Amino acid sequence: MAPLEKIFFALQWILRMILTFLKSTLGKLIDIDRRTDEPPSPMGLPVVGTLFSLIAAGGGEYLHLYIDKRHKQLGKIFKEAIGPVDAVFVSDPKLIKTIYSLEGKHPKHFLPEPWVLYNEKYGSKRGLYFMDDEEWRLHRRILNESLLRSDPNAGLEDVHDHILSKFINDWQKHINNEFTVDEHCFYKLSISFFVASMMGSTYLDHEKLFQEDIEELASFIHLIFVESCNLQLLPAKLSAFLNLPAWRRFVDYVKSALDLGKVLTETMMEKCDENSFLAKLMNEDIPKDNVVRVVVDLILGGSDTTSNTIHWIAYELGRNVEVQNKLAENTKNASLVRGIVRETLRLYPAAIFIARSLSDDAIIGGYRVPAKTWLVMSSYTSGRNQEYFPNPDEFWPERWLKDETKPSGYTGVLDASASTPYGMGLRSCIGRRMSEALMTLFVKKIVTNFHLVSTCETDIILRLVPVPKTPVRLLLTERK
Ligand code: HEM
Repeated sequence: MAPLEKIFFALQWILRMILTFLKSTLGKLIDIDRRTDEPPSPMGLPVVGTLFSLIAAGGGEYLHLYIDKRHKQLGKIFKEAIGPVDAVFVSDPKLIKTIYSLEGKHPKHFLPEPWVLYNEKYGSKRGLYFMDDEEWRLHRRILNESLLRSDPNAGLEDVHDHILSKFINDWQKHINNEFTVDEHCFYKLSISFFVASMMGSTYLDHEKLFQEDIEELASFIHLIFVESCNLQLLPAKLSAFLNLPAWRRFVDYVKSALDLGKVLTETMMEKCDENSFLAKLMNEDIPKDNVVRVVVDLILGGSDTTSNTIHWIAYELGRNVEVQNKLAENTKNASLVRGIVRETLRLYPAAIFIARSLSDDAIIGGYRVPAKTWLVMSSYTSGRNQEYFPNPDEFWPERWLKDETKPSGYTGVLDASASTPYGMGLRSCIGRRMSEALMTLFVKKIVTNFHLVSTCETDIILRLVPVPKTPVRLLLTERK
């Protein structure tokens, strides 16, 4: 053996001895020597887990990138304790389906901590998203019937067209100017659209009556959203205990939004069309208070998700002028419109993480997952994986055009189930048809009226939902 080889061999041997020593002594503390039947996990410290790694990676605003990187390091399923909570992250569509198949009759999902604390402290009873067990099942069954099995938008084409035309009129003032998009306008649009969808065509007769409340509610919902993000930095209980300004503002805005939402809903109930969703809901065998709770939370829950997705649609259309032009040639091209919406939701899923806690122990991907562990489905990672979507970071709406010769059924998609922005299973999004109707109409109207150019590039930061890191700026010109 040459001297150099001898040294190399000796070094290898010493290194192996050190590793064996570390495994046997530190392993228990920092999880190097993990159990083979548990998902792989990164090294972490007791109590705080890998919290410092997340902070070093930029904090909660970059959680999607942090988890994406972990998936690349450790695979499509891994376990990580960020802070005191152990969670198993999953980005494989087959494993995601397994999780949904095990969710049981009363699926349990993750609720934002500040909201849960607010509800507890102030005895606030909330809508579907916050319900559990039999109460949830009863209300979900009723809402499934009128919001998913039948079309809540049917017969409301004129009302919806009117609301979108008003939005377009507002944007006319920006023609030939470069401007910063203010997300407030999308909140106002979404709330008006959902209020009209729920109360029916009589909305038009009473529009003026609602306008002020909608305007104010849009501001409160937006402010709640901003404060919820501020509260992400500390445990909500600590913020409440210290009575921090962010917690006080959050409480004020939530109270104001719930009070105003209640007033608005009661007026909607009085003035609604007899064939509307709301009239049907009032005829169900549930107390009036529950109707109010459910409707207020539909308005609150639907606004952040839909407004922010519309924001991304405007941004991506502005970056993809050829897509706009193609659609402008034929705005009846329904598959292209659908493709634009689906592609936006693939790249910017409003629910970047969807979580379930199972009531029994389970085997997921060959690994043992104890009951009550948070199973977190990483929509951002699965939606941007090139195994499922060729050129995954490209905005390519035509990839969603149907092609029966392809195994996935789509032109540029290898596995469509890797992007399920509305979730799956019994607790999937109840507002899907309403939000799709709005986003579809938004795409058509905006392209019919304007030629948009995004003048700045931006990226995602996570503030409960993905939002632009820097303001979206658009240059609008009139489309001839
Ligand atoms: C772009 C728009 C939207 C997206 C991407 C979206 C996404 C989702 C997802 C992924 C879930 C499932 C959460 C889970 O499984 O834990 C969900 C649930 C829910 N969504 Fe949406 N949503 C959108 C719009 C809306 C709208 C417009 C409304 C109301 C009008 C709404 C109301 C709800 C409610 C109440 C739930 C809870 C359902 C339950 O617990 O049974 N969403 N949404």
